[in-house]
Amino acid sequence: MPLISLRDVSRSYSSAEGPPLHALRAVSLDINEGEFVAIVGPSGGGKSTLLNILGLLDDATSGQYILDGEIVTAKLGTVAAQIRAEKIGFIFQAFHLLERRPATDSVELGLIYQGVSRNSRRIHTKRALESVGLSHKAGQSVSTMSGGQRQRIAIARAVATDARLILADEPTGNLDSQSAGLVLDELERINQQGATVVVVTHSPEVAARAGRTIHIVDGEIRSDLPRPSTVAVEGATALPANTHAPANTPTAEHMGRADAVLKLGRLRVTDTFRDAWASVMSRPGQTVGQAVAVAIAVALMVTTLGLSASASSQVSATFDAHLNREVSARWSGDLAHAPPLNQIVPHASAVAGVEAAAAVVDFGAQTVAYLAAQREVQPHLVVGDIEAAARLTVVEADWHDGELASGEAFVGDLLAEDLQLGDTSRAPSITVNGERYVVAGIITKSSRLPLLRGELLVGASPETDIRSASDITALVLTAAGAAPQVARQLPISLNPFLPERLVMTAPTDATQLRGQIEGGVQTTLTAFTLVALIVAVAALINATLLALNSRRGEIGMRKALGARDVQVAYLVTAESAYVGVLGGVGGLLIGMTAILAVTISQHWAPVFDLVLLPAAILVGLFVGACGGAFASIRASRLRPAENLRA
Ligand SMILES: Nc1ncnc2c1ncn2[C@@H]1O[C@H](COP(=O)(O)OP(=O)(O)OP(=O)(O)O)[C@@H](O)[C@H]1O
Repeated sequence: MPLISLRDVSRSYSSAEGPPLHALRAVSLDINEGEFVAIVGPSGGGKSTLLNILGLLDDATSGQYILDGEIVTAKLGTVAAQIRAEKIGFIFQAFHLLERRPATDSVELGLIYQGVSRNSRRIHTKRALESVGLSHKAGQSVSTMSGGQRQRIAIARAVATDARLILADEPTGNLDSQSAGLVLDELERINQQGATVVVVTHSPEVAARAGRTIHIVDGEIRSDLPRPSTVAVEGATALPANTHAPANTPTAEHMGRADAVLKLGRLRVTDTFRDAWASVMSRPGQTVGQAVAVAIAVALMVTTLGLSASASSQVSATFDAHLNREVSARWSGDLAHAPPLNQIVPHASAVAGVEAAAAVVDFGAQTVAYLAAQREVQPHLVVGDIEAAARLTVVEADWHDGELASGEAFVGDLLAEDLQLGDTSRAPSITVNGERYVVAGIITKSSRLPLLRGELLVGASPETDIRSASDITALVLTAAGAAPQVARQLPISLNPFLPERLVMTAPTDATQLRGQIEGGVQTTLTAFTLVALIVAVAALINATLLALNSRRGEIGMRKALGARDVQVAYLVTAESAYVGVLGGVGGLLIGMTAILAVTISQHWAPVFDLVLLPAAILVGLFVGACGGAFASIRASRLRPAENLRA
């Protein structure tokens, strides 16, 4: 039974412009185990097409291919991959080695796809490298080897798996004559050890070494001849096709090793990850470029999430410090059961959470005079700690300290200028509706009662009758976070009988507001993060697809060596995942640095959430896997025949 039988095999390619192109036309052919066959012919004759069909890299349009007694076809997918892994070795003009990786990585690739254990792989790889005389180059990067050495590494890869059928497409096409001679010696040796060798070649030297030469023109076999010397010795003319005896019988050694093969298809996860890591590291430029895309996204994520925590706490702190602490109650002097002036501050201070309290009483605009100057302004009668309660900045006269006493006044700086008060250390006296007050300080800042800078505060005697006042206000500064509770208690404390008649000003919705602001900050930044992640995934998809383009030959070779579609997809996904994790770690560092820089420059307390550490790595992994998904699908679908062409 021949090892290979083709029956009326045709292969045509459809073309958009014209009629289909018939690369092979009804080719019938038998090749026996152990033969050394050269396929020759003019360019475009169909030699590579034939070789691709023999190697299950491409499928015939019609006809039948019987390999080792079984009808086979490239369309069998996983089964074809398994047959390739088990029975076929490939050698190409373009070598298709794993660039920038040690020779052993390329040689053991086929064994990996056969599912051979690591120890066993080491033994087979060593033996294969010895057989091509390159065991001393095992650890050297294939990219630093000569063309002849590279092709011998490719031969070592083809023989390492004990392939019974070696298919070589122009194996000496890129080599000088000396290297070509060495490669031919190797092919001959493999053949003598029992492997069937089929070589596509333009070289007469190569054809001369083969035991049989098939001449293909325009997709048809024009002649099928044994080696001329053989013909001469045997006195025969051209033998009809398909009648050749094996040039060599398989040796016991070859058969023994072939039998040792191997539980196919159980590619170990660890092998995929080791291979992916080596692959990623062999392309540092691309890897860094892709990792930077992920790093930018993760950095944005870490920065925005980190800063949102810092910013939110900053907003909350600001709220607590300024707005949430201010409560006031206002009523008019004629309100029944309202407290007298001397009771307002004690009643307000009695409420839990009140830190400072003052009462401000207004009687309407009055005439304020200093020397010759007169102004109609609103004086506010005050008892209690008005500086603290109203958050005033007062430049006090050097002789004055503490609360405003009866007969003293704090004058707003704008009014003071207007009245040309001059230096307060001289204790200037002003009159308010004819009553005399000593100026004890100038109000320079008043954020709670901004109009005060054009008005004045006068110290009231606690006995002052305030029942005719237009407005009485209890101003209170609370402890942080106590404002809502103080706002509930203060009117009851001030006027237990009619608390509802007091007009309260308090940040009653402060908690809600704080939540809203925090939520707003988070939502905005989260949206920003999501957009950044989408951009990163898109960038990575683009980068991995571009990178894949430059690796088509390598992927084709992996498939030729028996890698299944899904295994190729896993490899590319694992590579992208590595890139993603690298990017995640890089992004984490960049993001942390950015948070530190912003918080230091803004005098914020940085908030580092420890969750960001695993989150950054996981997000990197996720971005990497998503970014690599397209490329892995594309890679798994690459057709080896088209991508192995040099
Ligand atoms: N994927 C394809 N799509 C369309 N046409 C193709 C494809 N592959 C090969 N062909 C065509 O099929 C014909 C045979 O190609 P093939 O590569 O088998 O020739 P060859 O004898 O190996 O040529 P060479 O010696 O130059 O490598 C050519 O005309 C080629 O253009």
